[in-house]
Amino acid sequence: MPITDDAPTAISDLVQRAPKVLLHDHLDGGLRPATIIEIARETGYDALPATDAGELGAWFRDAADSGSLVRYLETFAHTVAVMQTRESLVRVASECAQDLAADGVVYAEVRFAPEQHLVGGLSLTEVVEAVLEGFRDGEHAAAAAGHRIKVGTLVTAMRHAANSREIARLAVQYRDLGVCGFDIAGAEAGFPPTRHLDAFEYLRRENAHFTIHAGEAFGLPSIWEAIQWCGADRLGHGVRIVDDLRVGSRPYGADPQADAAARVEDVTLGRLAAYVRDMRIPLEMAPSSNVQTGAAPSIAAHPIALLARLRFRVTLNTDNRLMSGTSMSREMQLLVDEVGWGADDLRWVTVNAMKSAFLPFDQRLALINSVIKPGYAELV
Ligand SMILES: O=c1[nH]cnc2c1ncn2[C@@H]1O[C@H](CO)[C@@H](O)[C@H]1O
Ligand SMILES: [Zn+2]
Repeated sequence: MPITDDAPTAISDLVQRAPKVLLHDHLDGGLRPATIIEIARETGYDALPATDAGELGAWFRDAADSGSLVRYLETFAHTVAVMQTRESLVRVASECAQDLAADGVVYAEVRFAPEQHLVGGLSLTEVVEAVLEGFRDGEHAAAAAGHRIKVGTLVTAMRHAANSREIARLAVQYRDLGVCGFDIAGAEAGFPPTRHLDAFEYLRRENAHFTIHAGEAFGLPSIWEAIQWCGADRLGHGVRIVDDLRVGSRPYGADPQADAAARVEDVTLGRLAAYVRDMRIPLEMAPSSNVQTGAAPSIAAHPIALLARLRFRVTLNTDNRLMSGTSMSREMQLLVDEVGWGADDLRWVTVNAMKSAFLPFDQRLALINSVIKPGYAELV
């Protein structure tokens, strides 16, 4: 039986119209199935598991729905395979910006790992430049269609590899040209963030921003290293921070459904959780992805709602729209339907995300005051 429900989620008018901010979305996790099929045909990639767009989309959702991050990540072989030429990178990035804009996203930071796109002979800088060009192209196309969006780029280093210092240098090289930060991703267990300490130390010396995938497939030690050794500005997912909570006299998770619904007064925070909350460290949470990889038991029992009630700096994200068959609207709607979120909660996570963006402070404030707040005021 699949872990997640395949039935299409009906998106309400309110959710559809709500302005959205997305900090955690993978470029290679958000391709249109039809585009994958077209590029595969053009470039001679013949290992796709399906050649019908509907079937291919369903294949990604099912294959990623495994309860294991490692198996979830195996599905990326097919998207990365069709992102090896300049034209395909420009196209995929442009479509990404347009798809997000059509979903009501007004600001997004989209990440990808340049080192995974060198098979066709491109250099790291050519890969980054193609993606940046695609985002600019997509922003213009979206504006022409009546949707205003700004897309920033995060460059990711793969945590099992040994390129992080070079990728960090790329982030600094392109910091004024559209790259707003750095990330590490890939299998978490066995690959602690401190393996890449030199990259993070370099970025801090350069006054650059970075986030770290931590607390998804591995628990508190990973989060602790990401923050206290590496100095991460934000946490990718960070869901396992609940391992540092107690509900009444028991550790969180003894009864996941009941604990997710716990009253704030019954919860106590350990020192790491308290640090994360006190320092307003943003949590880039992605409920559907977390259910697929086994980081959370279900949407209804996802820790996001409790962490929001406890006033952690929670943000809502898609992670991989293709693998989860999702969108920002769908993630919002799931929380409306399954944990009773309303317009105020959606506005709160949206403002949280904008506050947490790797964008200059004055531009964040401008988007909050001139786009997000007026957009929500119009909804209610
Ligand atoms: O949720 C996740 N956790 C860890 N790694 C991920 C996740 N989603 C995607 N990637 C990894 O990030 C690479 C660059 O975008 C992807 O190729 C995938 O391997
Ligand atoms: Zn991710």
